[in-house]
Amino acid sequence: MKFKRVFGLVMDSVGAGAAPDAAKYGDEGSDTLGHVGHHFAGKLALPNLAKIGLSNLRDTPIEGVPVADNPHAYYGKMREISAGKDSMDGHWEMMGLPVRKALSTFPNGFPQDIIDKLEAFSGRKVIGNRPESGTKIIAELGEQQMEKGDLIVYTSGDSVIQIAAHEDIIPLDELYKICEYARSLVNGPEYLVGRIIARPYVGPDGQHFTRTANRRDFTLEPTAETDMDRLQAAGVHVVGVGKINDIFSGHGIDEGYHNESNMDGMDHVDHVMKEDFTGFCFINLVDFDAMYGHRRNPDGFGNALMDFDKRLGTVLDNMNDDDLLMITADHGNDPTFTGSDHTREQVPLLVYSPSFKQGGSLGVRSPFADFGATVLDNFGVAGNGEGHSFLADLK
Ligand SMILES: O=P(O)(O)O[C@H]1O[C@H](CO)[C@@H](O)[C@H]1O
Ligand SMILES: [Mn+2]
Ligand SMILES: [Mn+2]
Repeated sequence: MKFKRVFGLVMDSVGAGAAPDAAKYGDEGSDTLGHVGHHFAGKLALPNLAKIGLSNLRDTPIEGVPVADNPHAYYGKMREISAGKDSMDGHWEMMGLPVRKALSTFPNGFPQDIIDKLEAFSGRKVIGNRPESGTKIIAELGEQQMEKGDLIVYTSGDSVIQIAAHEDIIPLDELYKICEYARSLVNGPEYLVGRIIARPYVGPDGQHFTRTANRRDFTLEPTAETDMDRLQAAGVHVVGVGKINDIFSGHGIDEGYHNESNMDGMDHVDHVMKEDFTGFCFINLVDFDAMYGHRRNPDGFGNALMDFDKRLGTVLDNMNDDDLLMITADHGNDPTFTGSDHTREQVPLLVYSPSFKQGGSLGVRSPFADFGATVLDNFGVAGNGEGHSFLADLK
């Protein structure tokens, strides 16, 4: 074992520029970090991310983020091989389970048989039934939902069924039961859907509806063992912070924390860093994605990056010599791009330990499974052959 504790941190949706296969997804020219930097015109202050090579990993530096002269960190990019570009595909691939066959998506809405079953089970009428931004669809249909007690059912470019309802009209328990039922309809073979998402909201009317932290994701169970399971089975302590628990349906996780926000997530990281353990802590910070990427809000996105960077400074200061930190992302979500979906991008890879004597480029890694393979290698745990460890490159 080289490092006693490994912290893997996913900045959800912080892409590093269009992937070579971006055109297949209609995402040519997307570049989350580059375009946020451009939007801030030199004022995107990310000193800590810069120090560990955030601009070094790019062909063109991010505006306002200097290329570090001599970073005592390793930097590169990762390229996804999974068919989809959502969180589940990205995280599963990092943990040795690429999703090679595309899951079901519904660009024209859900088929009638699914809608009929949902209506029969719930005794409620389904409205919406199309791909749409979640905040837009509740602004449009929320009042009708409240009047009639309907279910707003919608999707996106991802493999998701999302069900929105006002918390005062459909109690959370009931909404979750309907989602569980929806989950049971799409576990294959006809439809295989990544996630069912309960989207409760509150507020008086369409101008003032807000979604609550009672969102719940009902994720497809991992279709095979992941590196999380392998680590746990080998007796390595595995901690999940944020969406990690949902994404792996709790598999391979010994200790889990739910995040209310990115800053709450960083509180959890600070807390876990104070614990004495030998193991892997896998963290997801979702605000970049849910609050700013899908909302196409580059101001909010950049501010969230700067807030994160400040907290990262504390983490870097608090790390022990035998700690390893690996920062990456699961996909892009360029807030200056058309639409409201994720963007097919390469993702940053930043690797730091206070014990490094040098630093340098890790190049372009593919698949994302190199990430998990490195964690397994560190703890001497055998993998499934997906991905190549870069542990030996870290000096
Ligand atoms: O527009 P909202 O409801 O935030 O939905 C977004 O969030 C979903 C899950 O992260 C994505 O599939 C995307 O559709
Ligand atoms: Mn994501
Ligand atoms: Mn998303």
